[in-house]
Amino acid sequence: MSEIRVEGLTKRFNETAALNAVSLDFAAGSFTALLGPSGCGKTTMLRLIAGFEAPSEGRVLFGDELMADPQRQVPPEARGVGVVFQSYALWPHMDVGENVAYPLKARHVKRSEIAGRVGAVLDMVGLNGFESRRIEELSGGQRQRVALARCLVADARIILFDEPLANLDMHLRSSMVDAFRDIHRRTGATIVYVTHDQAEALALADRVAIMSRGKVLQAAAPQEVYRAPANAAVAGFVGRGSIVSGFVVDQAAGTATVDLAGHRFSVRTAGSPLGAVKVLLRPEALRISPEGMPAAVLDSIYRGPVHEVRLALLTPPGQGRGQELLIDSTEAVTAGQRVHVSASDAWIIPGA
Ligand SMILES: Nc1ncnc2c1ncn2[C@@H]1O[C@H](COP(=O)(O)OP(=O)(O)OP(=O)(O)O)[C@@H](O)[C@H]1O
Repeated sequence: MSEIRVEGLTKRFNETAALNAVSLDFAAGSFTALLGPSGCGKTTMLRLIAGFEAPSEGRVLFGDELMADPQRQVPPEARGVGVVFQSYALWPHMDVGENVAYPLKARHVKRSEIAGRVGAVLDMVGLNGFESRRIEELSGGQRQRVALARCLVADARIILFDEPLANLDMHLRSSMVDAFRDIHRRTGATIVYVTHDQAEALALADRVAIMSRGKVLQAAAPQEVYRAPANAAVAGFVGRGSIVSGFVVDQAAGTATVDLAGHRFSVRTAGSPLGAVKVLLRPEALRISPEGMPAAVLDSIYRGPVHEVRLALLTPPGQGRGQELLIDSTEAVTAGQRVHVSASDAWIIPGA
């Protein structure tokens, strides 16, 4: 069952549509990342679900219950939604325990029950025994954990995150990614998570919704968004890779034979007609091999276990400029060197 449903949701600020007729279901217990460049409408979608903004058109439903349409809005505090922001929004004059207990006190939960619940959620976020610490004594990561605990203590079925890790350094971000995964597993809450960090989105979510200019371009499992992007914009936004022009010469269910620079290989496809296509080649699916497409090395950068190599495909004379490929090579190569490249996987970008 879908716990959250947005239908034809549009939000206009003056003339611009920050969100443009978006329909999306969020299944109960799912973890959806809203991913996209700055200004694409991620936060607006989250704020409409939370109830901080009203729709210009369309509706927001929780289960079968209408939360918002242009005429009627259930106020945020009556939606039973937990929200965690990038700015932790903690009360500096209260200690950790008081901050976390606040939502329970506001609901007049019994004192005897509060201490136990606060202890349990602090334990969950790795801040066991931090009850009487002052907020100003905490690091950024610890503050974000307190904000998370305060959200969790209320036992909300729906939790919304707005770039919760944006203020943290790289190292802390990865430890918090583990904390979020753990929280999702333990609570089974329906989570919507806004980020512009694709690594975070792919690591955390069971579904990634790629947004651009107020629209959802694709909403699918992380592996699908990465392996089978719905269009060139998604392919360009998620992961590294090269998009090259090829030619479909043969076609079967789910695969096609593509001619690229005079070399033929098998490519995954959602069903592409014969003729010119754009093919996505991921760096890890390409390798330097004794046979394959002839290419010249343009440059090579060592990136830890692999060399990231930029190549130009060598096309027969008169057939245009060599197309560029990015490949992760275990073999060191030098600029100007002639090599051959083979592809173990590729994808025809629909409609490109
Ligand atoms: N209160 C507002 N008044 C006017 N315009 C707004 C308002 N809120 C958002 N917008 C505009 O709507 C568009 C979408 O904004 P939104 O904050 O949803 O994007 P975002 O994808 O979350 O971006 P970021 O990653 O930078 O937070 C932007 O063009 C923004 O300028």
